[in-house]
Amino acid sequence: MAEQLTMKLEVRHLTKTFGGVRAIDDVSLAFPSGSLSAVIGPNGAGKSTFFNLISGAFAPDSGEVLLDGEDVVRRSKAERMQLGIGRAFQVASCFPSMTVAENLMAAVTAHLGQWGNLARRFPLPGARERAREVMELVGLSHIADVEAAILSHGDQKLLDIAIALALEPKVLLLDEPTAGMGPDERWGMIERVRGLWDQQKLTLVFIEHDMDIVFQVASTIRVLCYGRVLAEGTPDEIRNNQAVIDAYLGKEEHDP
Ligand SMILES: Nc1ncnc2c1ncn2[C@@H]1O[C@H](COP(=O)(O)OP(=O)(O)OP(=O)(O)O)[C@@H](O)[C@H]1O
Repeated sequence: MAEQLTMKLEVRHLTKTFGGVRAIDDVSLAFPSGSLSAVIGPNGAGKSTFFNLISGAFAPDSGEVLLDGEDVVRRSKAERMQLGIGRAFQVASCFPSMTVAENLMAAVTAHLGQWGNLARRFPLPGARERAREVMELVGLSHIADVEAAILSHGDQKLLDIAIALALEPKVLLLDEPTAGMGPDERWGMIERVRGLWDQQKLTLVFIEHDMDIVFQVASTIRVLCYGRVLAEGTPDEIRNNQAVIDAYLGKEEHDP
């Protein structure tokens, strides 16, 4: 597999309003190259909007998104993907009627800027090889020829992550990788995510509501509340932060 160099991700004074709602309000955060960070916070805190601003799905009202110091805020979503920002979603976003392998080959082919080749009967050799590598990496090889529509929920989420990885991201954003899973499946998924981070040397940021997972897996945690950064620090610092306890951790239920 091609070597993946990590990149530092930074946002400065990022702001996004929807009508009267300041979904992200003057947020400045840095995610060091190769770090594994969680973004947490109550429902409606602005976490998904934050990811949408980084990936380019939304344009901010103001502020910067820097990839290794280069401001990409005026770049399109596709351009940011080419530059190395990958994203997987809360709800998996693959082509349901295509198999696991076909989904990955389509993603690679599109990434190579060769949409015209999607209709070819035989995919590009590079696409087939990359799809095979990524399936091995995430543990989907045994179901390469299964249609995405009939995969289990967990395997669909894995496929979504695999599609993001197929595009060789340097920064990977995972929006609730364990959403909708039972306790055992959650731990299996997050261990796999941690393994990928370790192996691929990615800068990985994940949104997660399960605090056991967050405190166990993340090396640094950023807490958003009402669109602002309430706190950032190590798991121990966040666990003992009174403002975070009052706004979030003190509540019994963190699942959306
Ligand atoms: N496309 C949109 N149009 C209008 N308002 C939006 C849009 N996206 C988000 N919002 C609003 O912005 C605020 C932040 O929402 P966001 O989904 O980013 O929060 P979140 O922290 O991801 O929440 P959750 O944990 O429930 O997924 C909310 O008040 C939400 O209603």
